[in-house]
Amino acid sequence: SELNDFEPASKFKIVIDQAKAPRYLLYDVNPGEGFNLRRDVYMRIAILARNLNVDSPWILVLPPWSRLYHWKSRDLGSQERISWSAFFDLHSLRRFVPVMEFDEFLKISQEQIIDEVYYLQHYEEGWDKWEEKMDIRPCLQKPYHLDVKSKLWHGWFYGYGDEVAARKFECMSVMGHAGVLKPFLMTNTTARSVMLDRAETVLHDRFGDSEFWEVRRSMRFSKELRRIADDFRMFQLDSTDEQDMTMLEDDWTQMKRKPGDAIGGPYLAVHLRRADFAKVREKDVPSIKHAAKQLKKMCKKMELQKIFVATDATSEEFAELKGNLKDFSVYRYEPTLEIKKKIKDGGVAIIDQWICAHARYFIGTRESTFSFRIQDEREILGFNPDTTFNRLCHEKDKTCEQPTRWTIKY
Ligand SMILES: C[C@@H]1O[C@H](OP(=O)(O)OP(=O)(O)OC[C@H]2O[C@@H](n3cnc4c(=O)[nH]c(N)nc43)[C@H](O)[C@@H]2O)[C@@H](O)[C@H](O)[C@@H]1O
Repeated sequence: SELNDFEPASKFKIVIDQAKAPRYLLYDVNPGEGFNLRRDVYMRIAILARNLNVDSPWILVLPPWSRLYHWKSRDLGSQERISWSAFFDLHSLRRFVPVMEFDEFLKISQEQIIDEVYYLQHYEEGWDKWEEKMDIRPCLQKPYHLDVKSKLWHGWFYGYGDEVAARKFECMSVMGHAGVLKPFLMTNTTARSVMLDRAETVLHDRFGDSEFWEVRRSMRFSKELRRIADDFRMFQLDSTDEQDMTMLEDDWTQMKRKPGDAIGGPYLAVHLRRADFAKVREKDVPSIKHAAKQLKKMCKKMELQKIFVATDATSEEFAELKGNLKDFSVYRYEPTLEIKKKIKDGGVAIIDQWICAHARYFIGTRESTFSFRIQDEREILGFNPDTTFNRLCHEKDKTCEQPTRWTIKY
Protein backbone atom coordinates (compact mmCIF):
# COMPACT_ATOMS: atom_id res chain seq x y z
CA SER A 1 0.00 0.00 0.00
CA GLU A 2 1.46 3.37 1.02
CA LEU A 3 4.85 1.79 1.62
CA ASN A 4 4.82 0.31 -1.84
CA ASP A 5 4.29 3.77 -3.27
CA PHE A 6 7.61 4.68 -1.85
CA GLU A 7 10.36 3.87 -4.27
CA PRO A 8 13.71 4.34 -2.64
CA ALA A 9 16.35 4.91 -5.24
CA SER A 10 19.12 2.39 -4.81
CA LYS A 11 21.37 5.19 -3.61
CA PHE A 12 19.30 5.66 -0.47
CA LYS A 13 19.05 2.30 1.19
CA ILE A 14 16.32 2.63 3.75
CA VAL A 15 15.70 -0.53 5.67
CA ILE A 16 11.98 -1.18 5.74
CA ASP A 17 10.95 -4.17 7.75
CA GLN A 18 7.72 -5.09 5.96
CA ALA A 19 6.58 -7.22 8.88
CA LYS A 20 6.51 -4.27 11.22
CA ALA A 21 3.66 -1.79 10.84
CA PRO A 22 4.86 1.75 10.20
CA ARG A 23 4.58 4.58 12.67
CA TYR A 24 3.42 8.03 11.61
CA LEU A 25 5.24 11.30 12.15
CA LEU A 26 3.13 14.45 11.89
CA TYR A 27 4.19 18.04 12.38
CA ASP A 28 2.97 21.61 12.21
CA VAL A 29 4.53 25.07 12.12
CA ASN A 30 3.86 28.38 13.89
CA PRO A 31 0.61 29.67 12.30
CA GLY A 32 2.10 33.04 11.25
CA GLU A 33 4.85 31.58 9.06
CA GLY A 34 4.82 31.87 5.30
CA PHE A 35 4.92 29.16 2.65
CA ASN A 36 8.64 29.17 1.95
CA LEU A 37 9.71 29.11 5.55
CA ARG A 38 7.38 26.11 5.90
CA ARG A 39 9.19 24.43 3.04
CA ASP A 40 12.40 24.80 5.03
CA VAL A 41 10.80 23.19 8.10
CA TYR A 42 9.62 20.31 5.90
CA MET A 43 13.24 19.70 4.97
CA ARG A 44 14.33 19.50 8.63
CA ILE A 45 11.54 17.08 9.53
CA ALA A 46 11.93 14.99 6.35
CA ILE A 47 15.57 14.40 7.29
CA LEU A 48 14.48 13.37 10.79
CA ALA A 49 11.90 10.99 9.29
CA ARG A 50 14.49 9.54 7.00
CA ASN A 51 16.86 8.93 9.90
CA LEU A 52 14.05 7.22 11.83
CA ASN A 53 13.57 4.93 8.84
CA VAL A 54 17.09 3.64 9.22
CA ASP A 55 15.86 1.78 12.33
CA SER A 56 12.15 1.21 11.76
CA PRO A 57 9.46 2.23 9.29
CA TRP A 58 7.99 5.69 9.73
CA ILE A 59 5.77 7.59 7.34
CA LEU A 60 5.88 11.37 7.32
CA VAL A 61 2.35 12.80 7.22
CA LEU A 62 2.26 16.05 5.26
CA PRO A 63 0.59 18.97 7.06
CA PRO A 64 -2.28 20.36 4.95
CA TRP A 65 -2.03 24.03 4.00
CA SER A 66 -4.68 26.11 5.73
CA ARG A 67 -5.27 29.83 6.05
CA LEU A 68 -1.76 31.11 5.45
CA TYR A 69 -1.41 34.75 6.41
CA HIS A 70 -0.16 35.80 2.95
CA TRP A 71 -2.96 34.15 0.97
CA LYS A 72 -5.17 37.18 0.80
CA SER A 73 -7.32 36.65 -2.29
CA ARG A 74 -10.96 36.57 -1.29
CA ASP A 75 -12.44 35.61 -4.66
CA LEU A 76 -11.05 32.07 -4.86
CA GLY A 77 -13.30 30.20 -2.49
CA SER A 78 -11.72 28.31 0.34
CA GLN A 79 -7.95 28.25 0.76
CA GLU A 80 -8.21 25.70 3.57
CA ARG A 81 -7.10 22.09 3.85
CA ILE A 82 -5.09 22.19 0.66
CA SER A 83 -3.19 18.98 0.08
CA TRP A 84 0.51 18.84 -0.75
CA SER A 85 -0.16 17.34 -4.17
CA ALA A 86 -1.72 20.66 -5.20
CA PHE A 87 1.76 22.18 -5.01
CA PHE A 88 4.33 19.40 -5.01
CA ASP A 89 5.08 16.22 -6.89
CA LEU A 90 4.62 13.53 -4.24
CA HIS A 91 6.38 11.00 -6.37
CA SER A 92 9.53 13.11 -6.11
CA LEU A 93 9.15 13.63 -2.35
CA ARG A 94 8.90 9.86 -1.91
CA ARG A 95 12.25 9.32 -3.48
CA PHE A 96 13.64 10.86 -0.31
CA VAL A 97 11.29 9.68 2.44
CA PRO A 98 7.91 7.91 2.67
CA VAL A 99 5.18 10.57 2.84
CA MET A 100 1.40 10.57 2.86
CA GLU A 101 -1.30 13.22 2.83
CA PHE A 102 -3.14 13.94 6.06
CA ASP A 103 -6.43 12.82 4.49
CA GLU A 104 -4.91 9.42 3.77
CA PHE A 105 -3.67 9.23 7.34
CA LEU A 106 -7.16 9.95 8.65
CA LYS A 107 -8.56 7.15 6.54
CA ILE A 108 -6.04 4.73 7.99
CA SER A 109 -6.33 5.91 11.58
CA GLN A 110 -10.12 5.44 11.47
CA GLU A 111 -10.77 6.99 14.89
CA GLN A 112 -9.47 10.40 13.70
CA ILE A 113 -7.11 10.44 16.63
CA ILE A 114 -3.44 11.30 16.84
CA ASP A 115 -1.86 9.36 19.67
CA GLU A 116 0.57 11.94 21.02
CA VAL A 117 1.24 15.61 20.37
CA TYR A 118 4.43 17.32 21.54
CA TYR A 119 4.42 21.08 21.40
CA LEU A 120 7.99 22.24 20.94
CA GLN A 121 9.07 25.34 22.84
CA HIS A 122 12.23 27.02 24.05
CA TYR A 123 13.59 26.79 27.57
CA GLU A 124 11.83 29.28 29.83
CA GLU A 125 15.07 30.17 31.59
CA GLY A 126 16.84 30.89 28.27
CA TRP A 127 20.37 29.61 27.84
CA ASP A 128 24.00 30.60 28.46
CA LYS A 129 25.71 27.77 26.70
CA TRP A 130 24.56 26.10 23.52
CA GLU A 131 23.88 22.43 24.02
CA GLU A 132 21.67 19.88 22.34
CA LYS A 133 18.91 18.91 24.74
CA MET A 134 15.20 18.30 25.17
CA ASP A 135 12.96 17.91 28.21
CA ILE A 136 9.27 17.50 28.82
CA ARG A 137 8.34 20.74 30.58
CA PRO A 138 5.26 22.69 31.67
CA CYS A 139 3.72 24.53 28.72
CA LEU A 140 4.66 28.17 28.27
CA GLN A 141 1.53 28.63 26.18
CA LYS A 142 -1.79 26.83 26.09
CA PRO A 143 -2.43 26.04 22.45
CA TYR A 144 -4.42 22.82 23.08
CA HIS A 145 -7.14 22.11 25.60
CA LEU A 146 -8.33 18.96 27.31
CA ASP A 147 -11.93 17.90 27.04
CA VAL A 148 -12.49 16.45 30.50
CA LYS A 149 -15.34 14.20 29.45
CA SER A 150 -13.71 12.48 26.52
CA LYS A 151 -10.17 12.88 27.89
CA LEU A 152 -9.08 14.02 24.45
CA TRP A 153 -6.98 17.04 23.55
CA HIS A 154 -8.35 19.55 21.06
CA GLY A 155 -6.52 22.09 18.96
CA TRP A 156 -6.15 23.63 15.51
CA PHE A 157 -4.94 20.49 13.69
CA TYR A 158 -4.47 22.22 10.34
CA GLY A 159 -8.09 23.39 10.38
CA TYR A 160 -9.43 19.89 11.13
CA GLY A 161 -9.90 20.74 14.83
CA ASP A 162 -13.60 19.82 14.79
CA GLU A 163 -12.85 16.34 13.57
CA VAL A 164 -9.47 15.40 14.97
CA ALA A 165 -8.17 15.12 18.53
CA ALA A 166 -5.18 13.73 20.40
CA ARG A 167 -4.96 11.22 23.21
CA LYS A 168 -1.94 12.75 24.87
CA PHE A 169 -0.47 16.24 24.83
CA GLU A 170 2.75 17.55 26.33
CA CYS A 171 5.14 20.44 25.87
CA MET A 172 8.75 19.77 25.11
CA SER A 173 11.50 22.31 25.59
CA VAL A 174 14.15 21.74 23.00
CA MET A 175 17.40 23.25 21.94
CA GLY A 176 19.24 21.98 18.93
CA HIS A 177 18.80 20.15 15.69
CA ALA A 178 15.88 18.06 14.50
CA GLY A 179 18.00 14.93 14.96
CA VAL A 180 17.93 15.50 18.73
CA LEU A 181 14.37 14.17 18.70
CA LYS A 182 15.23 10.79 17.21
CA PRO A 183 16.21 8.97 20.44
CA PHE A 184 13.05 10.23 22.13
CA LEU A 185 10.83 9.04 19.28
CA MET A 186 12.57 5.68 19.16
CA THR A 187 12.71 4.86 22.85
CA ASN A 188 10.55 7.13 25.02
CA THR A 189 7.35 6.56 23.13
CA THR A 190 5.80 3.62 21.36
CA ALA A 191 2.83 5.60 20.05
CA ARG A 192 1.76 4.72 16.53
CA SER A 193 1.27 8.38 15.57
CA VAL A 194 3.28 11.27 16.98
CA MET A 195 2.86 14.92 16.10
CA LEU A 196 5.50 17.60 16.64
CA ASP A 197 3.88 21.00 16.74
CA ARG A 198 5.94 24.19 16.33
CA ALA A 199 8.47 22.11 14.45
CA GLU A 200 10.32 25.26 13.33
CA THR A 201 11.79 25.29 16.85
CA VAL A 202 14.36 22.69 15.82
CA LEU A 203 17.14 23.51 13.39
CA HIS A 204 18.63 21.80 10.37
CA ASP A 205 20.89 18.88 11.33
CA ARG A 206 23.47 20.11 8.85
CA PHE A 207 22.74 23.14 6.72
CA GLY A 208 23.87 22.97 3.11
CA ASP A 209 25.41 19.47 2.98
CA SER A 210 24.54 16.87 0.35
CA GLU A 211 21.65 15.44 2.38
CA PHE A 212 20.19 18.92 2.74
CA TRP A 213 20.36 19.23 -1.04
CA GLU A 214 18.85 15.79 -1.56
CA VAL A 215 15.71 16.69 0.34
CA ARG A 216 15.68 20.07 -1.38
CA ARG A 217 15.90 18.42 -4.79
CA SER A 218 13.06 16.08 -3.86
CA MET A 219 10.73 19.07 -3.40
CA ARG A 220 9.71 19.36 -7.02
CA PHE A 221 6.68 21.45 -7.81
CA SER A 222 3.61 19.71 -9.22
CA LYS A 223 3.66 18.97 -12.94
CA GLU A 224 0.54 21.05 -13.50
CA LEU A 225 2.06 24.22 -12.00
CA ARG A 226 5.32 23.71 -13.86
CA ARG A 227 3.40 23.31 -17.10
CA ILE A 228 1.53 26.59 -16.62
CA ALA A 229 4.79 28.38 -15.82
CA ASP A 230 6.57 26.80 -18.78
CA ASP A 231 3.77 27.92 -21.11
CA PHE A 232 4.12 31.47 -19.82
CA ARG A 233 7.87 31.31 -20.41
CA MET A 234 7.40 30.06 -23.94
CA PHE A 235 4.61 32.39 -25.07
CA GLN A 236 5.60 35.59 -23.25
CA LEU A 237 9.33 35.32 -22.71
CA ASP A 238 10.67 33.21 -25.63
CA SER A 239 12.03 30.77 -23.09
CA THR A 240 12.11 27.00 -23.60
CA ASP A 241 14.10 24.32 -21.77
CA GLU A 242 15.88 23.23 -24.96
CA GLN A 243 17.20 26.69 -25.76
CA ASP A 244 17.78 27.62 -22.13
CA MET A 245 19.57 24.35 -21.29
CA THR A 246 17.26 23.74 -18.36
CA MET A 247 15.96 20.27 -19.21
CA LEU A 248 14.80 18.28 -16.18
CA GLU A 249 15.52 14.63 -15.54
CA ASP A 250 12.29 12.84 -14.59
CA ASP A 251 14.02 11.43 -11.54
CA TRP A 252 15.83 14.10 -9.52
CA THR A 253 18.24 11.55 -8.08
CA GLN A 254 19.60 11.17 -11.60
CA MET A 255 20.09 14.89 -12.17
CA LYS A 256 23.47 16.46 -11.62
CA ARG A 257 24.47 19.80 -13.10
CA LYS A 258 27.60 21.90 -13.14
CA PRO A 259 27.49 25.67 -12.61
CA GLY A 260 26.98 27.29 -15.98
CA ASP A 261 25.26 24.30 -17.63
CA ALA A 262 22.03 26.30 -17.65
CA ILE A 263 21.80 29.51 -19.67
CA GLY A 264 18.24 30.56 -18.91
CA GLY A 265 15.65 32.42 -20.96
CA PRO A 266 16.27 35.85 -22.50
CA TYR A 267 14.86 37.84 -19.60
CA LEU A 268 15.86 39.24 -16.26
CA ALA A 269 13.73 38.18 -13.29
CA VAL A 270 13.28 39.99 -10.02
CA HIS A 271 11.57 38.98 -6.82
CA LEU A 272 10.27 42.26 -5.48
CA ARG A 273 8.99 41.44 -1.99
CA ARG A 274 6.68 44.16 -0.68
CA ALA A 275 3.56 43.95 1.52
CA ASP A 276 4.39 43.09 5.17
CA PHE A 277 8.08 42.65 4.34
CA ALA A 278 8.44 46.29 3.24
CA LYS A 279 7.30 47.29 6.74
CA VAL A 280 9.09 44.66 8.83
CA ARG A 281 12.38 44.99 6.95
CA GLU A 282 12.22 48.59 5.89
CA LYS A 283 16.01 48.93 5.67
CA ASP A 284 16.29 46.13 3.09
CA VAL A 285 13.45 47.01 0.75
CA PRO A 286 14.14 49.82 -1.72
CA SER A 287 11.58 52.29 -3.03
CA ILE A 288 9.95 51.25 -6.30
CA LYS A 289 11.88 53.94 -8.08
CA HIS A 290 15.21 52.78 -6.73
CA ALA A 291 14.36 49.15 -7.53
CA ALA A 292 13.64 50.17 -11.14
CA LYS A 293 16.98 51.92 -11.35
CA GLN A 294 18.83 48.76 -10.31
CA LEU A 295 16.87 46.62 -12.78
CA LYS A 296 17.60 49.02 -15.63
CA LYS A 297 21.28 48.98 -14.91
CA MET A 298 21.48 45.20 -14.85
CA CYS A 299 19.37 44.77 -18.00
CA LYS A 300 21.74 47.05 -19.86
CA LYS A 301 24.74 45.13 -18.61
CA MET A 302 23.19 41.76 -19.51
CA GLU A 303 21.73 43.09 -22.79
CA LEU A 304 18.24 41.99 -21.83
CA GLN A 305 15.04 43.70 -22.91
CA LYS A 306 12.45 41.72 -20.97
CA ILE A 307 11.88 41.86 -17.24
CA PHE A 308 9.77 39.36 -15.35
CA VAL A 309 8.54 40.60 -11.98
CA ALA A 310 7.49 38.23 -9.23
CA THR A 311 5.95 40.33 -6.54
CA ASP A 312 3.33 40.69 -3.86
CA ALA A 313 3.13 44.40 -4.65
CA THR A 314 -0.21 46.13 -5.16
CA SER A 315 -1.27 46.89 -8.73
CA GLU A 316 -0.48 50.59 -8.03
CA GLU A 317 3.07 49.72 -7.02
CA PHE A 318 3.46 47.49 -10.07
CA ALA A 319 2.18 50.28 -12.35
CA GLU A 320 4.71 52.64 -10.76
CA LEU A 321 7.48 50.14 -11.42
CA LYS A 322 6.44 49.78 -15.04
CA GLY A 323 6.29 53.56 -15.37
CA ASN A 324 9.92 53.69 -14.31
CA LEU A 325 10.94 51.02 -16.84
CA LYS A 326 9.50 52.54 -20.02
CA ASP A 327 12.27 51.27 -22.31
CA PHE A 328 11.71 47.65 -21.30
CA SER A 329 8.97 45.04 -21.63
CA VAL A 330 7.81 44.28 -18.12
CA TYR A 331 5.83 41.12 -17.32
CA ARG A 332 3.89 39.82 -14.35
CA TYR A 333 2.08 36.49 -14.20
CA GLU A 334 -1.63 37.25 -13.85
CA PRO A 335 -3.88 34.22 -14.25
CA THR A 336 -7.53 34.34 -15.22
CA LEU A 337 -9.93 34.00 -12.30
CA GLU A 338 -10.79 30.52 -13.52
CA ILE A 339 -7.18 29.33 -13.32
CA LYS A 340 -6.60 31.18 -10.08
CA LYS A 341 -9.55 29.41 -8.48
CA LYS A 342 -7.89 26.16 -9.36
CA ILE A 343 -4.31 26.87 -8.35
CA LYS A 344 -5.01 29.36 -5.52
CA ASP A 345 -2.61 32.03 -4.21
CA GLY A 346 -0.11 29.30 -3.38
CA GLY A 347 0.00 28.08 -6.97
CA VAL A 348 0.44 31.59 -8.37
CA ALA A 349 3.43 32.11 -6.09
CA ILE A 350 5.00 28.83 -7.21
CA ILE A 351 4.56 29.78 -10.86
CA ASP A 352 6.28 33.10 -10.11
CA GLN A 353 9.17 31.21 -8.52
CA TRP A 354 9.49 28.74 -11.37
CA ILE A 355 9.63 31.55 -13.93
CA CYS A 356 12.28 33.39 -11.87
CA ALA A 357 14.25 30.15 -11.61
CA HIS A 358 14.60 30.03 -15.40
CA ALA A 359 15.72 33.60 -16.08
CA ARG A 360 19.14 34.40 -17.47
CA TYR A 361 19.69 36.64 -14.46
CA PHE A 362 17.90 36.79 -11.13
CA ILE A 363 17.72 39.50 -8.47
CA GLY A 364 15.97 38.78 -5.16
CA THR A 365 14.96 40.53 -1.98
CA ARG A 366 17.29 40.34 0.99
CA GLU A 367 16.53 37.59 3.53
CA SER A 368 13.23 36.61 1.94
CA THR A 369 12.78 32.83 2.02
CA PHE A 370 10.75 33.24 -1.19
CA SER A 371 13.94 34.53 -2.89
CA PHE A 372 16.08 31.83 -1.20
CA ARG A 373 13.96 29.05 -2.66
CA ILE A 374 14.39 30.55 -6.14
CA GLN A 375 18.13 30.60 -5.58
CA ASP A 376 18.13 26.90 -4.61
CA GLU A 377 16.07 26.07 -7.68
CA ARG A 378 18.63 27.78 -9.90
CA GLU A 379 21.45 25.86 -8.23
CA ILE A 380 19.59 22.63 -9.00
CA LEU A 381 19.13 23.68 -12.62
CA GLY A 382 22.84 24.45 -12.97
CA PHE A 383 23.08 28.22 -13.28
CA ASN A 384 26.29 30.13 -12.78
CA PRO A 385 26.03 31.49 -9.18
CA ASP A 386 26.89 34.98 -10.49
CA THR A 387 23.47 35.04 -12.14
CA THR A 388 21.64 33.87 -9.02
CA PHE A 389 22.95 35.32 -5.75
CA ASN A 390 21.96 38.91 -6.30
CA ARG A 391 19.63 41.21 -4.45
CA LEU A 392 17.99 44.59 -4.55
CA CYS A 393 19.42 47.17 -2.21
CA HIS A 394 17.92 50.05 -0.31
CA GLU A 395 19.00 53.49 -1.57
CA LYS A 396 20.74 54.18 1.75
CA ASP A 397 22.64 50.88 1.75
CA LYS A 398 25.95 51.95 0.27
CA THR A 399 27.81 48.65 0.71
CA CYS A 400 24.95 46.55 -0.66
CA GLU A 401 26.41 43.25 0.45
CA GLN A 402 25.24 40.44 -1.83
CA PRO A 403 23.64 37.19 -0.62
CA THR A 404 25.70 34.30 0.74
CA ARG A 405 26.28 31.75 -2.00
CA TRP A 406 24.65 28.55 -0.81
CA THR A 407 25.81 26.44 -3.70
CA ILE A 408 24.61 22.91 -4.38
CA LYS A 409 26.41 19.83 -3.02
CA TYR A 410 25.90 16.34 -4.43
C1 LIG B 1 7.85 39.30 7.17
C2 LIG B 1 8.06 37.80 7.10
O1 LIG B 1 8.18 37.40 5.75
C3 LIG B 1 8.40 36.04 5.51
O2 LIG B 1 8.21 35.88 4.11
P1 LIG B 1 9.28 35.47 3.04
O3 LIG B 1 10.46 34.94 3.74
O4 LIG B 1 9.48 36.58 2.07
O5 LIG B 1 8.54 34.33 2.16
P2 LIG B 1 7.32 33.37 2.51
O6 LIG B 1 7.57 32.64 3.77
O7 LIG B 1 7.02 32.56 1.32
O8 LIG B 1 6.08 34.31 2.72
C4 LIG B 1 5.73 35.29 1.78
C5 LIG B 1 4.43 34.95 1.02
O9 LIG B 1 3.96 36.16 0.38
C6 LIG B 1 3.54 35.88 -0.94
N1 LIG B 1 4.52 36.40 -1.90
C7 LIG B 1 5.71 36.99 -1.62
N2 LIG B 1 6.35 37.32 -2.76
C8 LIG B 1 5.56 36.93 -3.79
C9 LIG B 1 5.69 36.97 -5.22
O10 LIG B 1 6.67 37.43 -5.77
N3 LIG B 1 4.67 36.45 -5.93
C10 LIG B 1 3.57 35.90 -5.36
N4 LIG B 1 2.62 35.40 -6.16
N5 LIG B 1 3.41 35.84 -4.01
C11 LIG B 1 4.40 36.34 -3.23
C12 LIG B 1 3.49 34.35 -1.04
O11 LIG B 1 2.24 33.90 -0.58
C13 LIG B 1 4.60 33.95 -0.08
O12 LIG B 1 4.53 32.60 0.32
C14 LIG B 1 7.36 35.17 6.17
O13 LIG B 1 7.72 33.82 6.11
C15 LIG B 1 7.17 35.52 7.60
O14 LIG B 1 6.05 34.83 8.10
C16 LIG B 1 6.93 37.03 7.77
O15 LIG B 1 5.67 37.37 7.18
